[in-house]
Amino acid sequence: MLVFLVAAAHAKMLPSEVWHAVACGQVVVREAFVPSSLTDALRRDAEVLHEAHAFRADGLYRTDQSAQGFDAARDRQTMRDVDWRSDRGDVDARRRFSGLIQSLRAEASRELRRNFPLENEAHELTYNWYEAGAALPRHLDEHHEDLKGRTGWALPTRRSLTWLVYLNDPRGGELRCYPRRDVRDDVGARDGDLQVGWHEDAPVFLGASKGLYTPSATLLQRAPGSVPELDDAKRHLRSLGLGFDLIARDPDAIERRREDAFDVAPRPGTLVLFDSVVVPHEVLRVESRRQAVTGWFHERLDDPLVPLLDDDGVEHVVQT
Ligand SMILES: O=C(O)CCC(=O)C(=O)O
Ligand SMILES: [Fe+2]
Repeated sequence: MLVFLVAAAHAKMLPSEVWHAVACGQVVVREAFVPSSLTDALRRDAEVLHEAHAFRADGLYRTDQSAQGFDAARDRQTMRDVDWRSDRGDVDARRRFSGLIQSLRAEASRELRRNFPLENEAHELTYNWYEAGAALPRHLDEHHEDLKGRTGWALPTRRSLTWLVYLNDPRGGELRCYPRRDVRDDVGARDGDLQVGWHEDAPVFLGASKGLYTPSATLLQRAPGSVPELDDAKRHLRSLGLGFDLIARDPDAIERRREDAFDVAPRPGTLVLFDSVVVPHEVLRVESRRQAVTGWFHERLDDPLVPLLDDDGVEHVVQT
């Protein structure tokens, strides 16, 4: 009995191969990850809160939202963290789900060796809602701080790992993912430097002192203090015969021949996991209402050694 309890305390939610695939930029799909009793409760909760006008238009479909009115037929709607933690609706179902996701976050931090602080601020959690006719164009969930303008480095954390859990069974609305094929290295971030592109099959990172580099080579030195003009860098590297697919600004500029596109059918309880920086994805046109819970685990920007609590409450140190 004691042996069983010890084993249970260390049972993993996902096997190591799954975490390895995520680290290499693949998309992981786990059916029936969340029990139907919980997805049913969350779906009902989302419906009650939607009825109570807790959702907001959250497009991406058109970038200049301020200049345009909300169009339920084309814009996705979300209910973000603040409302998620409110005392309205089915608080118990949301608390149970948060517990599950918190355990996943602790396991992800250990397995990916990413520095996920466990406070609420370092985590985003939303209800995600599409009416028939809505879609979400191809995009990436996170970008290098240098490319976000003046506010780029303002926050202490960045999105690191995207997770999605579907709550119903809509017609259409597949998640189309474009993971890079034949990747053997860890992607996304390296020693705190974020990935901005690909050189052949290798991830290209942009570092404050190291410039543009792959795990095995420097591609371009960076002048101290300068914000790199990545389009210029791309042209320069191409003129030297060095391929550089820039993912940071325009996911459409990526060479599609190196991608393996595939669709995930949203089904209740299915979990999808992928790196937030390197996997372009889109939601195809939805033909009947589509409901999901989605979020991002954040990693710390600039603090390589931070003590974390794992899900057994044991303090340990994660080295990035
Ligand atoms: O709803 C989905 O399946 C994906 C949502 C998404 O890509 C996002 O919110 O960034
Ligand atoms: Fe996304």
